Amino acid sequence: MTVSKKYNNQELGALYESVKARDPDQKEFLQAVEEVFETMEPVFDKRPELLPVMARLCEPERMLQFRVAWRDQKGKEHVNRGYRVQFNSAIGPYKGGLRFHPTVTLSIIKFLGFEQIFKNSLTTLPMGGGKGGSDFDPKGKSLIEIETFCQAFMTELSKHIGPDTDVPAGDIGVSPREVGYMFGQYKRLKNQFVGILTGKFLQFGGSLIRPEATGYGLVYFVKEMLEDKGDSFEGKKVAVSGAGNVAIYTAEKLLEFGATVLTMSDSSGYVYFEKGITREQLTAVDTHKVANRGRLSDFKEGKFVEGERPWGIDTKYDIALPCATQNEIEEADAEKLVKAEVKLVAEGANMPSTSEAIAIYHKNKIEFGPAKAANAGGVAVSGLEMAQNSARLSWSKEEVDEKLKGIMKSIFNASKSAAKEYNTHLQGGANIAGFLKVAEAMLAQGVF
Ligand SMILES: NC(=O)C1=CN([C@@H]2O[C@H](COP(=O)(O)OP(=O)(O)OC[C@H]3O[C@@H](n4cnc5c(N)ncnc54)[C@H](O)[C@@H]3O)[C@@H](O)[C@H]2O)C=CC1
Ligand SMILES: O=C(O)CCC(=O)C(=O)O
Repeated sequence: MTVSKKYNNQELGALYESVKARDPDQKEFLQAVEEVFETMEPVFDKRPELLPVMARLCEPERMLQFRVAWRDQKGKEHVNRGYRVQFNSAIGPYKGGLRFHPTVTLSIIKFLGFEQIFKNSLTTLPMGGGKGGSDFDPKGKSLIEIETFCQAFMTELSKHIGPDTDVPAGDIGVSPREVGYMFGQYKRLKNQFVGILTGKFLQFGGSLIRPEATGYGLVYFVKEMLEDKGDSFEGKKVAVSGAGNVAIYTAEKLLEFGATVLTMSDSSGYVYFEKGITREQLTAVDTHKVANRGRLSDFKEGKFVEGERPWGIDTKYDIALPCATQNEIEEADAEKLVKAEVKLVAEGANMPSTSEAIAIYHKNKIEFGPAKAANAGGVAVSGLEMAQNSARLSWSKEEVDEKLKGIMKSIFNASKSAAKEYNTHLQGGANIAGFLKVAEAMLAQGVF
């Protein structure tokens, strides 16, 4: 038996080694598994019968990989790779977004799908875990090419999804526009108007507050973290990364709550707003990045710093909210957070902190809100969109926002109470609370 040195619990160490031996090259997936295992020793010490359940949970129920062939506007053929990993359906239909980005691999989709199992469980709603996407690069493509690609992608995906089977949504590179093209293609192929995707436009079954939900939910979660320590957002300086869906609505809610937002970023660098971004500037970033699909290097306001991440800004600040992509806070970045006297990190993006960075947060007593809990607001409102679609009605903005607030509060409370029971931090508590619900369901449903 090969046992990893990281674990005191020998069986858990052996399980990690066997997961690694199966897919030694899937480094992002292994990083996500390791992050969970490292926080869960107390659970398996107390309940060893759950170890075989974890072994099953690490292996997706089904993985689809398919060819997506399409023609550009000049008639040239292209071939991309499409994926859908249907990871776990113990507590509901597979649910999770689709990512269109050139860096997409099976390892990326598996890490995202694995995390989605725990996250969806925390939302309190009946959703299993899944994720999909393609290595298609939307950058520089015309609208017609994007529509053509989405139709080609859905032509295959439509054979494997359904409102009670698997309900995808957006992620990086997939906005309501792409969701709309895919929804139209599904309808054309199946002759059915059903809620097979969430994050739709309002006119055909989308939910109010879904576009805002991940960012708003993140800020509601941080509010819970602050209030738990008798603190608030008033006067807090916040560095935000990203300039897409999650980052924009995070910044919007932060301004509403009286915080100062110092930065926004993309892969070209970051913009530093020394006095804090104004509402007008935020609208301008949104138009420039989301509507016009521009780069921040061409943005006219604030101070642009090329090729850097925002964590090393030349000032002290209180909170860091990574909202762009995975592994955007590495060890050296985390050291910069310590130097800037940051007190709290909460993750809007999925797995934005490396394990070395997380170790630095814990060592320096930086409060840490992990992605599976902190960014669960998006998928939670997707769950509410599914409920509205099934009932064939739509709820008001206020109704959805109130439900979102309630869900983020309950995620915080569940994570905190598991952390207390197992004598660990909020990160561990979120993993444990998310896992236990799925594990009990898997036990009750028998081995398969
Ligand atoms: N949209 C949603 O509802 C949810 C998204 N997430 C996660 O949030 C993160 C952002 O997603 P969205 O805002 O939806 O995507 P998006 O496509 O709207 O925006 C992504 C942003 O990240 C930036 N970015 C991408 N790669 C980068 C890199 N290598 N370096 C620096 N910046 C980079 C892009 O320029 C863009 O500003 C992702 O990790 C995603 O998985 C998590 C939960 C739900
Ligand atoms: O709304 C959804 O189903 C997708 C959300 C998602 O992909 C995520 O939480 O990372």
